[in-house]
Amino acid sequence: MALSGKIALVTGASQGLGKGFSDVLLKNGAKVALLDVNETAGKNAKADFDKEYGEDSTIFLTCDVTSYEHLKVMALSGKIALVTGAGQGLGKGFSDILLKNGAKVALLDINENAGKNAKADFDKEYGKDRNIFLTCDVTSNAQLKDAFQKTIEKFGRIDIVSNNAGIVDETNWEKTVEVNLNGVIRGTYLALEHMKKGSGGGGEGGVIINTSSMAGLGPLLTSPVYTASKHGVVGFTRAMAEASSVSGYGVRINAFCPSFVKTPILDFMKNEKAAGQLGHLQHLSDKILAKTGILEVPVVAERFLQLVTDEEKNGAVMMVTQECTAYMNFPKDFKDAPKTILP
Ligand SMILES: NC(=O)C1=CN([C@@H]2O[C@H](COP(=O)(O)OP(=O)(O)OC[C@H]3O[C@@H](n4cnc5c(N)ncnc54)[C@H](O)[C@@H]3O)[C@@H](O)[C@H]2O)C=CC1
Ligand SMILES: CCCCCC(=O)/C=C/C=C\C=C\C=C\[C@@H](O)[C@@H](O)CCCC(=O)O
Repeated sequence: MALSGKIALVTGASQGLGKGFSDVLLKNGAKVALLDVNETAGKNAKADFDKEYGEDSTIFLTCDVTSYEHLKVMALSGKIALVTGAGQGLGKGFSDILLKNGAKVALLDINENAGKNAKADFDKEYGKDRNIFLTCDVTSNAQLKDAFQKTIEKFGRIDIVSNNAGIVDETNWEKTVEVNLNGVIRGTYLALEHMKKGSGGGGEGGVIINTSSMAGLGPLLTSPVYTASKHGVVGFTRAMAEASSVSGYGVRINAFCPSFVKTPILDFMKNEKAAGQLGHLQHLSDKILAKTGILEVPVVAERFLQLVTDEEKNGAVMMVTQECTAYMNFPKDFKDAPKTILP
């Protein structure tokens, strides 16, 4: 088996010569990523090879070779991702687009029901061996540590981490800080333990994307503690990105700042009880939403993927709104920062 342990990628692999090349590579011990623009033919070819060589010998990826972006992103095949808050909303959308582009994903969520439903959906779409669900509360160091460990045991490595789990609760505001900020800090430090190069821990580098929010760039007056937690994510991420670069970890760390997206978290804006002392301002939420509009998860997930795959981006803060997607430019030196000079 001259090719055992080797990984091959074949375009046009669903029929004809491409299927023949894939077959002889598999026969000689290689694992093969089957790429084809024809999804039906590709899934049929995978089914044939699953029978002959086993389910984990191939993956099928829908791919149009005329699209450079699409081909480049196929570079996720063989990559291992870990996503927190993956049971629904943006975390489920991020996991879906990572799976669609060839990665395997560890789905972490405190909500076991949502997590198991997400896994069932992904098993159907991408096959059972491409994801695992782990019940995990990001406010617990023990649970998060265990989830990282189980991911390594299952898939052997971690290349991509999305610290995404988040809540809005201005009444129990300590919990909001614990989940949104401390959970991201905990997830970043644990990710680095497994990913950083030269640590003796076998890390090979990678990328960490911390979900902040537009409320991490500007005040959301109805949710000041949520705003503070998201501003904290931006500041922590930018500092950690510099620390990672100077330390030679080989791990890129970026912040992701979407505006309002159609997910269950928006129910907060109708929940006066969760608004704490500022319940009287909840009526402003409709005005804010009317002004900003509401994005759809798949649109935001495409932007997330851009931030994952752009090897040039470290310490980047990507803003995603209805009007535009942009990288925030922060002054390199305080003297350059826009300010109002006092008399
Ligand atoms: N939907 C929106 O308008 C925007 C959301 N965001 C942020 O995006 C991230 C995802 O939020 P959405 O998907 O919108 O909300 P969502 O409420 O639909 O999903 C959040 C997920 O995180 C999980 N989660 C909550 N606490 C957890 C904990 N302690 N440990 C593990 N998992 C936990 C929930 O079970 C849920 O599955 C959050 O950080 C949120 O702040 C940022 C900007 C806009
Ligand atoms: C409170 C529930 C929100 C949970 C989801 C979330 O994070 C949504 C954030 C969306 C937008 C936040 C925007 C903040 C804007 C402020 O900085 C505002 O003051 C900026 C006004 C800009 C303008 O006038 O165009």
